[in-house]
Amino acid sequence: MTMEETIKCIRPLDEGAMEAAKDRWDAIAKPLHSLGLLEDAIVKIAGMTGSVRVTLDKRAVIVMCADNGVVAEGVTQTGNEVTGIVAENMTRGETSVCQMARVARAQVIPVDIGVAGTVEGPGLIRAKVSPGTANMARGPAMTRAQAVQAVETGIRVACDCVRSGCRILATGEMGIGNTTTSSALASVFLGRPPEEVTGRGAGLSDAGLSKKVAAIRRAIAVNRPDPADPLDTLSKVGGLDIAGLAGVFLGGAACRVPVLLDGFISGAAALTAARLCPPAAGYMLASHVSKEAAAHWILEELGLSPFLTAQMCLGEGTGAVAALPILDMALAVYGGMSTFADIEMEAYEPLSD
Ligand SMILES: O=C(O)c1ccc[n+]([C@@H]2O[C@H](COP(=O)([O-])O)[C@@H](O)[C@H]2O)c1
Ligand SMILES: Cc1cc2nc[nH]c2cc1C
Repeated sequence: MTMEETIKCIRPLDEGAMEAAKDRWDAIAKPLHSLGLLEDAIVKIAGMTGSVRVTLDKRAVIVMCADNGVVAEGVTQTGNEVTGIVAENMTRGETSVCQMARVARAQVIPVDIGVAGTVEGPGLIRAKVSPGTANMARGPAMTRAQAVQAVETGIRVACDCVRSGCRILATGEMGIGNTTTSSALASVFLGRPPEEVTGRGAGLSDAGLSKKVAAIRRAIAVNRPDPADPLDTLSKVGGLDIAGLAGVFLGGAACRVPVLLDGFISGAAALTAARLCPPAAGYMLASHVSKEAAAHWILEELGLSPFLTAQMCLGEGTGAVAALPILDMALAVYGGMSTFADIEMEAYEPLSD
């Protein structure tokens, strides 16, 4: 499906199914709304699928891997060869997210959407749009056509996962330099100055942080991205990894399944998707709030509340995968608990003051 067709398919949440799910929670023998955000998440998922019966048994984490030309500005602690090495390790089950996904029973799907070098390995989706992006501090990171191709790749991968039975998608990425592009997108979309939305990424020194802020300032000055045109902004100061993930958010929404955000980069992609298609935010669930400076502003802008505040900033989808066992526990209560009627007790009435 094209990006435009996908956007047209995305529907608002089903209010009736949400009411029914809320009634189910309120009937369960426990204090009202005492599982807080866990209850809200299940109600939202019922609204996505249009059914009070919620199952999340098959799940995948889609990891978009790409290089970012802005690394040439000295904005990262490590070289961009790390992107390809970690991407290849994904195919062998040898990264942090692979270890966590085993616990959470999620399939890891690595996608080469724009790694500079050659990546090989079992299960890798080969969908290289270009071998990395151009340096956004000197001109546009990519063309509009490349951004659309990457978004459509994400849509295709998400819809293929749903077709093969996935009922929830987690988002992840691997791309040295992608906190710089994420900060640039956050600066443009949130209307905040670069220094407010820029952090240390994968462990940057003080000197590196100043260079990073300067590079973002230059990228915005040189390219003049239009915040009212999300594709213009994405193509000029974004990346192929972020564009691919924006596509995963759109594809998941079109297929009516929940899509879990991970950290700052995944959040920047979610914000891009929501600017392309506001109803897509209805299909997003936050997992954690990354330690990276602007992550909480992105969540606020999207109207999402995270389950975890754990000072994580690893990326790869680690935070998104960490939310899966929490959702499993919520579902165990939602589906397995006795109701007030079952235990012959009157429904819980909160005390009024
Ligand atoms: O997810 C996050 O919030 C997050 C925050 C900082 C760093 N990362 C990971 O680190 C890499 C980007 O860091 P950097 O400094 O190279 O821009 C990229 O591969 C991400 O997966 C991820
Ligand atoms: C080793 C390494 C692994 C990563 N995973 C996500 N970002 C990363 C950055 C580095 C440097």
